[in-house]
Amino acid sequence: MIKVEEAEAIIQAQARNYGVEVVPLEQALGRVLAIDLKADRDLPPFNRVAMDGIAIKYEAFKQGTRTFHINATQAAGDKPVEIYTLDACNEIMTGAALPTTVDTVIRYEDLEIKNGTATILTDEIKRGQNIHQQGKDKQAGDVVAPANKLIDAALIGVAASVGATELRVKTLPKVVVISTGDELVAIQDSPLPYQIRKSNTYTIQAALQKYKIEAELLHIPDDRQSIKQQLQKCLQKYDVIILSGGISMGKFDYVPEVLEDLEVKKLFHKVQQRPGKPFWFGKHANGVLVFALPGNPASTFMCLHRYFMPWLQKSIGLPEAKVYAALSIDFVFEAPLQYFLQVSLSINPKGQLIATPLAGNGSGDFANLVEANAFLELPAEKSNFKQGEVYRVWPFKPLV
Ligand SMILES: Nc1nc2c(c(=O)[nH]1)N[C@H]1C(S)=C(S)[C@@H](COP(=O)(O)OP(=O)(O)OC[C@H]3O[C@@H](n4cnc5c(N)ncnc54)[C@H](O)[C@@H]3O)O[C@H]1N2
Ligand code: MOO
Ligand SMILES: [Mg+2]
Repeated sequence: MIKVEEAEAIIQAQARNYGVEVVPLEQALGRVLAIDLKADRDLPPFNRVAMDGIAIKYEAFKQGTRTFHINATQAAGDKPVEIYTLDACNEIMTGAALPTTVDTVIRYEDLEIKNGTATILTDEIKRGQNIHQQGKDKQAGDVVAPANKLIDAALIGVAASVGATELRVKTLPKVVVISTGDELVAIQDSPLPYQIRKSNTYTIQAALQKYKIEAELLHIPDDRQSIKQQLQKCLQKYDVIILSGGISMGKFDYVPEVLEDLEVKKLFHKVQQRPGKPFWFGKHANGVLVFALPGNPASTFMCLHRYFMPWLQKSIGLPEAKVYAALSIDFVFEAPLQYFLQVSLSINPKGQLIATPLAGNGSGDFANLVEANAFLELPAEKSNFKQGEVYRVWPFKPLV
């Protein structure tokens, strides 16, 4: 049985670039930018007025002029109206392009406007004030968002401002999520007393939507022939197969042997961890990867977040994010397995990330995952974990 770190290294070594594709800007949220996005013009593209008021030449103020004749009123979006005398000003609005013949903006709060004139009521005026200088944020040609960034709302806005109607993004792998098990019924059905509803495939499908993967779902009964036929088809059609269930020691756990029959090379089976010990991972000669996750819902969930998600992040170019948290209380786990403790993360007033274990029913408590927001990874080498000790943590929900 291999260690968690070895399993992780084997999986991460299989990270693969699935290429690049173009999507409309409106569909790019959650995808990963594949190229450096550059400014098509300076940002801001002109000397942008930053306060509603008047624009003057500072020289006039310096020479003592306080009352200015209003030459024109310039709204945002108007072509700049030049001013050719020192005693004139333009009323000018936030967002307007500053005329080249003036250099200073005074806000309405510091003015009295009457009879076609504006009088400055303060002596606190600085040359160039209230102007957002052309190119101050970015120059034309500068990178406004680098490749390998997750596209969020802020990036969408920057892309729109540089005229990107489409974005080049990383192509996502084609994924199928398969449940196995004769005890499973469809969610709309009423299970018999000895049956349960399928849930793992829905969990996995939902988790993958974070990165916009639209996984297809499939169910296969615990029948060797059906498993073989269905998996054979999937090996031709998808880049990644995620299975749940059918991989442990049971008489009807056919998945590992069928995968090997189909020439999916086993890269490991069983990891020194709880939950999720029976995890199986392999690769077909055609490059298709198979993540066969243990069927217990909490194990499926943990393995998905601890192994599949980091593999996906690496494959689409996202940097690895390592997060650590301190245990809020002492905790004991005796078995020589890496323990993935369900915790609730919070930030204390000192700004430290604190992991509070959730009582629940241990690692297999699936319903508890609604309350938990992370797994704290407790090393297999230790049994007694003390309050304040810091361990790696795997958040699976936003903190706030
Ligand atoms: N003799 C041994 N038995 C078991 C061992 C072991 O080491 N020796 N390991 C246990 C561990 S740990 C786990 S985890 C499970 C893994 O079992 P499988 O991957 O073979 O999964 P199944 O047997 O098919 O199902 C296990 C459990 O999960 C439920 N399940 C499965 N699929 C779904 C689904 N899509 N939605 C909801 N629930 C699902 C299933 O009904 C079972 O209750 O093996 C232990 N046994
Ligand atoms: O993966 Mo298993 O029962 O440790 O849940
Ligand atoms: Mg089983």
